[in-house]
Formats: sequence, structure tokens, C-alpha cells
Amino acid sequence: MADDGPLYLGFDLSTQQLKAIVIQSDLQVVAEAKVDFDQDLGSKYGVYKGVLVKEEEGEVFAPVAMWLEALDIVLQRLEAKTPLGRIKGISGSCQQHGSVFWGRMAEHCLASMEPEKPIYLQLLAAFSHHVAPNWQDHSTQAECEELDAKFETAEKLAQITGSSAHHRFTGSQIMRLKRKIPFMYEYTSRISLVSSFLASVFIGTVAPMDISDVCGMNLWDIPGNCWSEPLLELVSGGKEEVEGLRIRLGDVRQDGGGSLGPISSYFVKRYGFSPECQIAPFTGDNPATILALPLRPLDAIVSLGTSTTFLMSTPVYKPDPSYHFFNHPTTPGQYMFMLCYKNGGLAREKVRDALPKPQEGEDPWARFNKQALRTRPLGLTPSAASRAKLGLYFYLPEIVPNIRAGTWRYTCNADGTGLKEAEQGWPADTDARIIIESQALSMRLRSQNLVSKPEGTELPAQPRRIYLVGGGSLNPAIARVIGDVLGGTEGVYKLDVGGNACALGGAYKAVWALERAEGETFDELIGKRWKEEGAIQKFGDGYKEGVFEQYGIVLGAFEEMEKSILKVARNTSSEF
Ligand SMILES: Nc1ncnc2c1ncn2[C@@H]1O[C@H](COP(=O)(O)OP(=O)(O)O)[C@@H](O)[C@H]1O
Ligand SMILES: O=C(CO)[C@@H](O)[C@H](O)COP(=O)(O)O
Repeated sequence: MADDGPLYLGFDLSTQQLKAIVIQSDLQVVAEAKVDFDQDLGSKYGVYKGVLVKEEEGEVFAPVAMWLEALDIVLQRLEAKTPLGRIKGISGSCQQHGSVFWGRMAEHCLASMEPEKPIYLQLLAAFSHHVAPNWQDHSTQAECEELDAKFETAEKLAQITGSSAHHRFTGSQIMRLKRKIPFMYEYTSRISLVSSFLASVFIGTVAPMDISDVCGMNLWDIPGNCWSEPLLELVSGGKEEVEGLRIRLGDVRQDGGGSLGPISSYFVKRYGFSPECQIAPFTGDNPATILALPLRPLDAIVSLGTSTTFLMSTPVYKPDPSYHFFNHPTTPGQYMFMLCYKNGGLAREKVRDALPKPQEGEDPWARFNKQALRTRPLGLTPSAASRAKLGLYFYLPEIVPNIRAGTWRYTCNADGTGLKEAEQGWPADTDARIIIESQALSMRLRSQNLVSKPEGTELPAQPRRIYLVGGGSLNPAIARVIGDVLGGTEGVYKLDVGGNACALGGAYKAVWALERAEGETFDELIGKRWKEEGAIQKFGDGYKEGVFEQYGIVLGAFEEMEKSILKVARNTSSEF
């Protein structure tokens, strides 16, 4: 590739970091940079793990100014590594469901930023609310109950919006904030998702929402391809309020490609971007993750970020209250299937931190990994009397199943019978394997209808490849245990930019958005340019005969355990 060829920039504005990745048209990575909110800005904004918490109300949120300050820092770090003037297109991925409330000065502030000053100082007056609800927020139980009741059942809401009501989904968040701070809502001119917010800063005007990310709101009618009128009425508080909410939400862009417009002159003058650089639609971090490689049917991605998510791309729209369907970010008629767990990376860290402290300079995960690999599947020993260990490690209230915070340890016989609570628990070392198994068993339970027997084999139904991405994908022990439970006929793989997959998906999206030929799909364009070598590495065998089946035998007991805990520990509004 000539060293004056076009470059593409992808962002990932996630819970704990803002990451950026620059690639060439041939998809080669040329530069990466990141800002870690706690490390780089934690002392100024008081965040821990990227967020602020008001536990008495179940609120979790992030300061919008912190994200903007991070944007200046990440661009400074990037300009030291790569010629920003060669960047032809920018897209990105952002944590889903979060909402940014713009005030009446928004358009003026966005359009008149001066290149000598940092972004955050100039946009202070642009917002009606200075914090954005984070996806870990669980303050909206009452609103969720109203949303689920709107069409009589949670199943019907899931049919329409792709998901039953969830605390973090933007519809219930807007509904609650409108009730809690009515004057703030009054002063709000527009509401963005985090993805459309970041795109707005780059184009210098409020950008439309994205066709995939909009499905994380419980407001978008997926089969009807429009805002749901009854849901707008419920969230806004009455028929006469619907129009006001519709204006605040704005239009939804149907095309995931193309350009939203050229980059704002602020970035041209301050960072030397070309005035020709185009801003493609930004999307959610999970939709962008499925764009980080050409995903084939039966391939699954497990994203091990702050949240843990399980993703598949499918042409079949089969929603259910226990999981999510989103429009595919680039391909009309395709969908993304998603499971999302709050107790992902941070829960694994809690189990790790309960083990003896590592020596100075030792890998903090060393002991956790050693124990996870040393413990046999399900903690079963060869003794006939040995019982399988199953646990739930919910340090935060969980999404699926909707269980309050707590930890539970159960055992059952190796044949899956005789489930009972393990009153005495087991040694902390054993938890290292059991927590990973527990997270993977939950994914296997809920995705079993989406997988089928691999063609031409006698193997049981399972994914073809499992791709691991996100911070936790760097961990070989986690990869091994996930492969043991979920299988994968072709094995477990990790992306070479493992922790940066969403940003990479964003950068690929920018390439496709701006280089596609008439009618050329994302899969066609990226499929032609993507080379397995140098992009992914096989990290584990996946399916292991006997081991995979053993987990299948206890799957019913795992489900029974969840159901019995749900009876006594369901999340209810009274807890917040
Ligand atoms: N070697 C490792 N083993 C296990 N987990 C890790 C490792 N390195 C990072 N992580 C986990 O990755 C998480 C951050 O992942 P990342 O994808 O960067 O998060 P996000 O995109 O949500 O900000 C951390 O919470 C940490 O637990
Ligand atoms: O809520 C969800 C998906 O529904 C989360 O997956 C967020 O999108 C945040 O992701 P990370 O910061 O963990 O990457």
C-alpha cells in the first residue's frame, strides 16, 4: 500500500476507555491509541471503572465532559503516530443505550468551536444534562414494568422492539429522567445515543441515530421500521407529548454506510484533518464488534469487556424476552442476536481479587488462571460421589436472568440430578473456574436454539467458531474454559487487536461506507480484503468430546438453579 493512500479511523467509546484505531484501505492496522478514563481522567471526574454511581437510586452514569476531554487526548496521542490528514473516513462504536441530552444551545456550540480551545470547554453549554446514563444503570424498574405492560406481555414488547423492557434501554431512561427532572427535559432540544453523540461532535451538528443502535431503546418498531407510536406515547407521558419526543429523538438513518457529512472545520484546523474527510454513521459497540471480521452463519462472538456479550449474526428474527435482537448495522434483512451480562469483567476481577495477592510484578491473573485450569470441569473429581459445582456470581444486579446482586453456590450429581444449595460453599480457588463456566453455561443455555448440528458430521449442535474479543480475550485460561463449555467445531479464536475489536469494526465500517461500489454489501467488500493471517489467532480447540457433553448434561440443573434463585431474588423496584 502506498504511503500516501487513504486511511480510516474507528473509535470505541466504551465504559472504561476511549480507543482509536487507524487502518488502510486493505484493512492493515497502522496505529492505535487510547485513553483510560480512570487512569487519565479519574482524579478530575471522580469516576471508578469509568462511571459514577448513586446506589440509593440504582443510578450509574458518566460525565459527558470526560468523554469530550478524552477525545482531545486520544487525538493528540494519535497525531503523534499517524498523519491525520490522510484520514478519508471516520466511524466508530460506542457503549449502547446511554443517552446524551442536548440543550437549546447545542447547534450553536457545535458549529462554532474554536480550534485553539479544547472541545469539552466549548461544549459545556451544549447540554441540558451533564451526565449520561450508563448501561449498568438499574434505576428504571418502575418504568420497565410499564413498558412491559404496554402490550400486555413482555413477549409482545420483544416482538415489536427486539427486546423486553430492560433497565438500561434508553426508552425507560428517558421516561424516568423526564419524570424526575421535568425542567431538564423541557430544556432538551435533542437526545442522542452515545454513538450519534460522538458522530455529532465530528460533523458539528446533531447527527441522526443509527439503524442498529436505535434497537437498544425499546422504542423502535423493528418489523415496522419506525418509532413505535404507543411506546412514544408512554415514554413521553401522553398523546400531546409525542411530537415533542419525536423531535427530540430526530430521524433514524436507514443506511449504515455513506457519509453523514464532512468533518467539522474544528478538527481540520486543530488536528490537520483533511476537509474532505467524511463522517460515516457510528453504531453501538456490540453491532460494531460483529463487523470486526467476516462472520459466517454459526460463528459466535463472545465479547469480554466490562460487560460480557454473546453475539451472532442471523437472517431470522426470533425475539424473546430473555435476549435481544437488533437490526444488523450494515445489512438490511440481517439481525444481530445478543445476550448481555452485567457481571462480566468486573465479576471475574472480584473472584480474582478474593485469591491471595500476586507477588510484586506478577501477572495479576496468574493465580486465577492457574486455578481455573487446574480445577476439572464443573469441579468434578473421578470419585463416583463427586458433585458438579454450579454458581451465580452477581456482584451487580444481573440482566439475564433478572436477579438481584448476590452470590449463590449449588451442586448436583454428575448426571444433572439432585440439585441443591452448597451450604458450605467451596474454596475460593475453585471459584476461578466455576465463574467462567457459569457465564458460559448461561450463554449456551440461551443460544441453543440458534445453533445446529454442523453439516456432514455427527457432532452435537454448537457454534462453528467462537471468536473472543474485549479485554478478557487476552486471557488463555478464560478462552480455554469458554471453549470447553460452548464448544466450537473449528475452535476458539481471538482477534489480534483483541481488546480493540469494536474500534476495528468501526474502522472497517468507515472503509465500507466510503469505498463501497453501488449495491456492494459490507460482507462482500470486507470479505474480499480480509485476510485471516495476521487478523486472528487460534486460541483453543473448542469442542472436546466428552467435556462438551458433560456440560450439556448439567444444563438443565443450571436452568433449575437460576429459576429457584429467581423465585427469591428477582430484582424489584423496592430495592432501589
Ligand atoms: N489478562 C486479562 N485477563 C482477564 N481479564 C482481563 C485481562 N486484561 C483485561 N481484562 C478485563 O478487561 C476488562 C476491560 O475490557 P475492555 O474491552 O477494554 O472494556 P470496555 O470496552 O468495556 O471499556 C477489564 O474489566 C478487565 O477485567
Ligand atoms: O449494555 C450493553 C449491551 O446491551 C453493553 O455491552 C454496553 O454496550 C457496554 O459495553 P462495554 O463497555 O462492556 O464494551
